Amino acid sequence: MSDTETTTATATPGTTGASIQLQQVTKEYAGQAQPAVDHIDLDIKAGEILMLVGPSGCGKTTTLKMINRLIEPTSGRIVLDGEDVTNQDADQLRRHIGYVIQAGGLFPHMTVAANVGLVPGMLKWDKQRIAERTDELLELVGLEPGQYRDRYPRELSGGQQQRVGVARALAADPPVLLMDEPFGAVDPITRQRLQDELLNIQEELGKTIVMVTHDFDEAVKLGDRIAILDVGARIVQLDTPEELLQNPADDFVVDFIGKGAALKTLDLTRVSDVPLRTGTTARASTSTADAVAAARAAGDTYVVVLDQRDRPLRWHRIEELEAAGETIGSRADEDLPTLSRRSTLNEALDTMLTASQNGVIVTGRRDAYVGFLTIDTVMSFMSPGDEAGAGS
Ligand SMILES: Nc1ncnc2c1ncn2[C@@H]1O[C@H](COP(=O)(O)OP(=O)(O)OP(=O)(O)O)[C@@H](O)[C@H]1O
Repeated sequence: MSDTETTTATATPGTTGASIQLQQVTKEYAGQAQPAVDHIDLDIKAGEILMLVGPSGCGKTTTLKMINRLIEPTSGRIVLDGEDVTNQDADQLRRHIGYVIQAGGLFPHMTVAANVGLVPGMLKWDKQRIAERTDELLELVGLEPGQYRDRYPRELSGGQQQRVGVARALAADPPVLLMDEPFGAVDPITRQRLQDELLNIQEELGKTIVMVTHDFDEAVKLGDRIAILDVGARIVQLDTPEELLQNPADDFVVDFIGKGAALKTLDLTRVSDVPLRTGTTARASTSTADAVAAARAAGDTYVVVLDQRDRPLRWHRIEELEAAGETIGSRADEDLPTLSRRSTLNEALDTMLTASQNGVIVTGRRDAYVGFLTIDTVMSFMSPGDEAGAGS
């Protein structure tokens, strides 16, 4: 009986990120009167998602790219997990830091698998290990490996390309992920899904993520903390989303947050933070009578029909189900209002209003059914009975 460690060879789950410190880091571009980044001090905690926001040209991208030295700092120190990497070989450093840009930044002449396997290849992993890792990552980002691994980037949608970009950045299991407006080029619905997936992945992997975004709502949704920068990457406020919204440091922050800060607090509550109802579920191809009896016994008026992998297909009133035949069909309702448990209450409300339904189905990992959320629950969070926190 060998008493080996419990972690397996693929030791990915539970990996934690590295801390990052920028100490008095400055970047002066030739021919520019002012430094693009002027003596920034930034302490990023291991395992957190830190969002960099601020007006155009304030130095967000320059700050980000100095962390993996795609841009060389003019002066200052960069410390990764306690180690000064300011003078470390930049190529070496970049293999330990995943980097994701808009539209994935994929190589167009390489297949999805070749793109994802790029860094492991450079690290001289053997072919079998690279292939296994590639499939594992495609699964993680929600792309069926058999269907997607041999495609070329042009054969993918924008959202799928972005997913491959995330998979590629994670390939060698780096402790740090830098993301520069990763979801800037996709439509709002796809963006919401990609954000939700990133949060799911982060829950599993615990990386340190630094992300640049133009979208303050995105910063509120994804960030453990948000740094609001002004010209020269001067940090105006660095705080949790809650603190920023409730106690903005000055007028610059107030202007930046914009109107509707009160409504944005609905962005702070996730579907997973509120009570969901499980309701009665039944699998397709099982007995209608059993499902109806179970719903009646539980006092439910609806039954949610699931496929073999627990993904929701549609929902039915009991009476509709009874009228539909002896066994439950496997048809999927394409208009079924569905959300991830990572979504915000704002998004939940939007989905219900768009679908003209007073409830929405909630899914978790790999799109499996978790429960449903009703509009009453959302409303109760919009006007809580107690006034706790209202006077701050
Ligand atoms: N290669 C370069 N040479 C000279 N100046 C540069 C260079 N790259 C960026 N700058 C300048 O440095 C400043 C910061 O640029 P940076 O791209 O970091 O800003 P940003 O906040 O990411 O902007 P945006 O939100 O518009 O992407 C800007 O004034 C920009 O014009």
